[in-house]
Amino acid sequence: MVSVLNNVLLEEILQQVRPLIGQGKVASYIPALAEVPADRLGIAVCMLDGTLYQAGDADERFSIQSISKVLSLTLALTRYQDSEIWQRVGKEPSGQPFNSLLQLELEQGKPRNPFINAGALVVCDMLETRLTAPRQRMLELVRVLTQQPDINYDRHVARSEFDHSARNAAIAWLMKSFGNFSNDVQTVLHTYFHYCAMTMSCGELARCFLYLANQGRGLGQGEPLLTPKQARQINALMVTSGMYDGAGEFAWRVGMPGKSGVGGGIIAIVPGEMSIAVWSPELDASGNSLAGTAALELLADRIGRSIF
Ligand SMILES: NC(=O)CC[C@H](N)C(=O)O
Repeated sequence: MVSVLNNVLLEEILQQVRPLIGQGKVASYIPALAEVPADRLGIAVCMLDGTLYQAGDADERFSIQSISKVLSLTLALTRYQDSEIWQRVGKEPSGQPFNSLLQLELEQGKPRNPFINAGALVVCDMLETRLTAPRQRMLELVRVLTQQPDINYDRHVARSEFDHSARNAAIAWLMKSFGNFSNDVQTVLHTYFHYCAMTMSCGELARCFLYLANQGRGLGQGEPLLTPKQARQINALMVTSGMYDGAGEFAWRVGMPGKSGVGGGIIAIVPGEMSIAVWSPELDASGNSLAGTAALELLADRIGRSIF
């Protein structure tokens, strides 16, 4: 039987998945992320009219990490012709870990999609070219979408990423060797790490990404951020590539466009209805939140929603 969506249902879902805490691993390759308590668990759902349901630690901010890759692509779509973007980055699932260099060498420095590190770095390179202040511009966008003027970067996390940036730097330099990277590598890494180090709560994330459920129109925005077609295309990319090499499993279990980050957050979209955010810092082998995925699976079952 299909349940009514409300705070009580979300609370029940969290209770059911809480025993999974302890079975995953908090990301430790970015030391600052390993400092986050592993028992945090939150969920928030934002309906098209802005109504917000939430439970658990849904008001606590955390590092959004790769969820920011959706926002950087969104910004790029507002500054570039679609064709300019897709000649530098592909639209295919990678089937590889998010920070892999393997395909990049085989495929002449063109990343498979904008949601793996290589693809997001190319997108950040493009933003560096056309925006005078890409870090400030991102904050402005997110503050408008969430209506929270104090959203910011966690400089401690950004610093920690910068201090352990060998792999991302290698990815950027490899792309430069193929002519697919225009700006100074350090400068672009700096922007990329700041984007990843943005902190938001589940409630803020659910509100922020409502534009993907609402044909490109953000909460309380007069002008749409994206066209309905662009919003649909981002959702498609999230289905095929939002969860890296776990995309197939996520489509199977949850059945919604989703995007994860190694901070333990996941956003998921039910087009035309709602945007969802979950947070639990422990990750599965693909780097996706373990209890977060389970919570989304339960929610999809309980409210009877899936895009398939
Ligand atoms: N999957 C992720 O969230 C990875 C983001 C992380 N900042 C990195 O570049 O490795």
